[in-house]
Amino acid sequence: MQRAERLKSVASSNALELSGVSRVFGALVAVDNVTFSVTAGERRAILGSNGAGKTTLFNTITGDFPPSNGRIRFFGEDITELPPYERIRRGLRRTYQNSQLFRGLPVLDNLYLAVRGVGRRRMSLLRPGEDHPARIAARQLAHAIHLEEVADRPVSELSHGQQRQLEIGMALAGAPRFILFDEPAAGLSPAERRELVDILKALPSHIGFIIIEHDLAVALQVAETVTVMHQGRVFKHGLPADIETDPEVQKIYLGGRHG
Ligand SMILES: Nc1ncnc2c1ncn2[C@@H]1O[C@H](COP(=O)(O)OP(=O)(O)OP(=O)(O)O)[C@@H](O)[C@H]1O
Repeated sequence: MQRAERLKSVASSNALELSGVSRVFGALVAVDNVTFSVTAGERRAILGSNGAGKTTLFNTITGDFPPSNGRIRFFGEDITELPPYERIRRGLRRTYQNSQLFRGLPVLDNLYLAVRGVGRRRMSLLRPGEDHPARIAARQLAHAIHLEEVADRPVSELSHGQQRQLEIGMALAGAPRFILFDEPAAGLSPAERRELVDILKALPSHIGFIIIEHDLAVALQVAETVTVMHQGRVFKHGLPADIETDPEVQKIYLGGRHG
């Protein structure tokens, strides 16, 4: 990073700035000229019916599918052209709608691999002792996501809700500054949803996030601000209380929601 760019990044209070971001797939404009910013530490919900472009927007931010147009800044630095791993190194994390876990391995080993994966040191083939810093970090993560008691069980034996909690733990590995959660409450029971809300609310305050969520109750409990997307565009932006009672939002959101 150039000095001027670095200074700009220190001075910026925005974690994320999207300027005119679009993503096309052939003739389909999945994300259409999206502009918004999220301040450091802010918790934002993105709502929208199926196909509104929410996950595609995440993919442009992480670099999985870079934007066709527009610019993305992360803590002031233009990351539009950076490969995904460089964005991860800068503290950007995400979870996916589909599980990305190692099902045959214990919870703790999954977390350990996540910690090592985002670290800069080379992975050793030797099994680390329990006092290895990455093993200690993995245990701390298991605690943060309420999975301490099942830390030694293979992922395949966990409930769906526990697996989703583990995905959050994987995203917390290293030193995340901002996390993109893609429908973390999908398929969860009411009790599991409450646990998820507790976990998200207890995240350290400097970690901002965007949560894509179809469950309005979950989204509005954990978010401070809400962006509603419709047909690839930003349709509305506001505070949870205003968005919840907005008739236009209810119409498009409830009109196209699933589940
Ligand atoms: N890799 C891809 N190739 C082609 N079209 C895609 C691709 N990814 C997404 N799309 C299309 O882009 C549009 C937006 O999809 P996206 O998954 O971003 O919506 P979404 O708001 O996340 O929906 P959901 O709530 O169902 O996850 C959809 O029409 C989808 O079919």
